[in-house]
Amino acid sequence: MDSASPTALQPPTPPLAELRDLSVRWGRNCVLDGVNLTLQPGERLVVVGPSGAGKSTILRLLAGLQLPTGGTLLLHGQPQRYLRLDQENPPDVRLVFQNPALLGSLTVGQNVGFLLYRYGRLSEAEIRQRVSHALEAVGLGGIEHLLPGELSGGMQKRVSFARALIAAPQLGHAQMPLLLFDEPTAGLDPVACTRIEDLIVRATEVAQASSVVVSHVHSTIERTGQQMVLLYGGVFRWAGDLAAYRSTDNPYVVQFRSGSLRGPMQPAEA
Ligand SMILES: Nc1ncnc2c1ncn2[C@@H]1O[C@H](COP(=O)(O)OP(=O)(O)OP(=O)(O)O)[C@@H](O)[C@H]1O
Repeated sequence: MDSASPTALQPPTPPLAELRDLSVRWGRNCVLDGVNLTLQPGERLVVVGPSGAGKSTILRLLAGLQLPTGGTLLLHGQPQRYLRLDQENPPDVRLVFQNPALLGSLTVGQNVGFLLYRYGRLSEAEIRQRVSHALEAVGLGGIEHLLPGELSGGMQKRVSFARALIAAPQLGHAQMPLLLFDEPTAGLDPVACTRIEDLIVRATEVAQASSVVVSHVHSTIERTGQQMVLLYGGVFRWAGDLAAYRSTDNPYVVQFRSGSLRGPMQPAEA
């Protein structure tokens, strides 16, 4: 690029997340073997691959719950060298667990506003308003007073989404959040799946975030993915957008789409 051109004066926005030659090893088990990946601001990425391929490992790295054994992870252009709890100015990364992980003795409102109550910088009225907006965004307005045990599993999941819509008050910066969803539709009926899939898209928009979804569920892949990667044997075997995923004849994707026992992904190699 011409360094004297006007556009060269604007610092480019870095990718929200970047994996550079990233590796994770557990003893001799190489779970990620020098993978590269870029997530742009506002993008929704779906990571697919068979069991044990390392999909949750990618989420744990992004969430700062684990460090790579090689290579670099950058968030907002900043190399991540410490676990999240040890970082002074951590990036805004919100992990929605497979299990909703709500505190059973607290009301729905107290669960959704947990961090706001804990850090105590806002008035009670302000917290109630934010909690109410977050619950309305997931279609559960007016249930603040209920206990999690009074809700169905699907509703509890939606409450955990509402919690992810609330920015942690201890984070002083205004960077785009990263939402991580680990198997968000596992074990749900098809209608509940659709509701959660719509919520993933909506939550990403409402939080003005990027998101990474790990899923085996075809409807979830189809309805939430913009970009996709297929992980197997420690490396990404395929990457592309949703339209390309539907039509590619890449043998890994073909086998994953069809669920066939025949193909390059075999248990002995996993
Ligand atoms: N604490 C650990 N110690 C040793 N090996 C581990 C540890 N955590 C994960 N692994 C290994 O890392 C590999 C990837 O695990 P990971 O949970 O990321 O896979 P996955 O693709 O999310 O699988 P699934 O779809 O079944 O959840 C597995 O082979 C697993 O045994």
